[in-house]
Amino acid sequence: MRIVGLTGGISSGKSTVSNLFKSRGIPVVDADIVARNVVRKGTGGWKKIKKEFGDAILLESGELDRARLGQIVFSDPEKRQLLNRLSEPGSMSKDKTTPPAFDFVAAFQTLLQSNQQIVQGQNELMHRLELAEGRLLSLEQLSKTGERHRPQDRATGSETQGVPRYHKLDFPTFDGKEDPLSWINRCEQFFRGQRTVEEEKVWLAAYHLTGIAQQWYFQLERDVGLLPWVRFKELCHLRFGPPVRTNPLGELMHLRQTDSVEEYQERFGALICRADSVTPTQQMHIFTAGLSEPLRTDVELHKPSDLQHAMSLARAFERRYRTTPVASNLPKPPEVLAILASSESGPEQRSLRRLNPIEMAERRQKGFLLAPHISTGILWEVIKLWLKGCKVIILDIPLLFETKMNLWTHPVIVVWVDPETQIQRLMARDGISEEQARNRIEAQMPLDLKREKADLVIDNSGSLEETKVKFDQVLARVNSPLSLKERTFSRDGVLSILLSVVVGIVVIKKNVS
Ligand SMILES: CC(C)(COP(=O)(O)OP(=O)(O)OC[C@H]1O[C@@H](n2cnc3c(N)ncnc32)[C@H](O)[C@@H]1O)[C@@H](O)C(=O)NCCC(=O)NCCS
Ligand SMILES: Nc1ncnc2c1ncn2[C@@H]1O[C@H](COP(=O)(O)OP(=O)(O)OP(=O)(O)O)[C@@H](O)[C@H]1O
Repeated sequence: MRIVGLTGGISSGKSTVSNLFKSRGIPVVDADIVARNVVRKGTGGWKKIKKEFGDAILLESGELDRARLGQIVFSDPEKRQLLNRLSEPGSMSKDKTTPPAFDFVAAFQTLLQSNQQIVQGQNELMHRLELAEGRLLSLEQLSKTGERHRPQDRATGSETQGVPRYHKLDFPTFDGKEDPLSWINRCEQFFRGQRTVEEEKVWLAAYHLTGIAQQWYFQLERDVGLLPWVRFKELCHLRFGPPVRTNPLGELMHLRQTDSVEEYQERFGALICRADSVTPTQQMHIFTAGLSEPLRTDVELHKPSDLQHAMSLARAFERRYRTTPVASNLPKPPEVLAILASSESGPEQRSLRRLNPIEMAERRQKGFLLAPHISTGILWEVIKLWLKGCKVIILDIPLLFETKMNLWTHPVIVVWVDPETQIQRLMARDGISEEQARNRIEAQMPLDLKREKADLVIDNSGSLEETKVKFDQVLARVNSPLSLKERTFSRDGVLSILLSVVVGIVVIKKNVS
């Protein structure tokens, strides 16, 4: 069975798209509906919410006043976290009316991890066999020729002394948690140093992927087969790199120091790598222009010779301001005040730095723990559809990524909409103010980040007719023939495996007797 994930931002058009799926006969499990059922009057979830938020969030009928609760939790992050936490296993355990829910998400994730470990183990075994083979080959060559022969290293194409050369070097690993730019640069250094042949590059790099990056490549190879190194790099940048930059030079020109020099240097460095046409002198000028005052003037007065010089001057002046308050009658600009404040307020404050969008999203999503009973509810819906023999189903889960439920699903479709349209539609649909709409949007992982993580994207910024055209393209992918794994895990696949096992046992028993 193929379990397709459907997600997006609030009011981006998930229900609109899921209705299109339903109209084409594909069943949809709607997490919002499941979530509503687990807080119906009298349920364990309802009691817990009532206890924490009081009777003010109940209607006269005793049912939850969802609009009221929505107002509270979407305007107060702490209250929202409280609501999300209400669903954690510990928080429900004292509630005798609700049977403790089995955490299927955790169980499923453990299963996935074991699978990954097996694949990793297999890769490692293959790698060791290759190394052993390389050694045997070279020993054979030595014994045959009696001289120090240098066989071609299988993996790198380089000349080695007996053992493949890459065995001695540390090939960098990549876990998908940061921009892959520097990892890819290091891989290329390795390839150059080892004169690795083209067809071995992806194999070597992929072998050194771990965590979600390894999982990404596993799926990629399964879906599109082996790739050339150039394509692998492109896809790796698209998947793990910062949002696609159509105008890196423009972004560079607008970059400003808002925190420490070190943090500004990091952002500058990430952008400069992608802006190819900037000369070294221009780099130095652009960097200096983006510094906050008075650092900018100080650095300019020292006429730095190049970018490295400008960076080191900026750090030196920043250090001086940290230790000696600015000796000037001019009002201190907020950036410098922030720097000074951070130096005055204890070590833990000083180590604070601006989080990048991914870190911010990760921090935000820490609060999201999809209720075990919501996930159990979703799982039951999936089981029912599986028992019916459905081949393809859609899981419409607004917080799919935040709750890591995307591990269950493939492909993941993100319904994207441009920010302005999203706000307008949300205000119109729910009759709320712009501020309330923004609060709701900010309660979730940024939609652009979700789009980055998607396998398929439906841009719903235009008319419904335009969305339907895009939907049809996505539908073709969703309805493509099932892979072997998907067929195996379908009801019919499992039944035929069971049948083969039973027949096998009967035949063996007969033969034995
Ligand atoms: C806060 C509540 C009462 C508001 O109810 P309301 O009927 O106004 O909205 P509804 O449930 O239809 O949700 C609308 C959208 O809000 C967003 N949303 C819902 N809960 C959350 C949340 N905890 N954090 C961020 N966004 C959320 C989703 O995009 C959802 O599609 C309700 O959303 C709720 O109980 N949420 C907690 C349960 C949950 O996490 N649901 C999401 C399932 S994945
Ligand atoms: N292409 C479109 N053109 C015009 N209006 C649209 C379009 N797509 C959706 N809408 C409207 O935008 C609003 C939000 O759409 P929808 O309810 O499908 O979003 P959603 O992602 O399911 O929202 P939620 O996260 O709250 O569940 C609805 O009022 C819907 O009618």
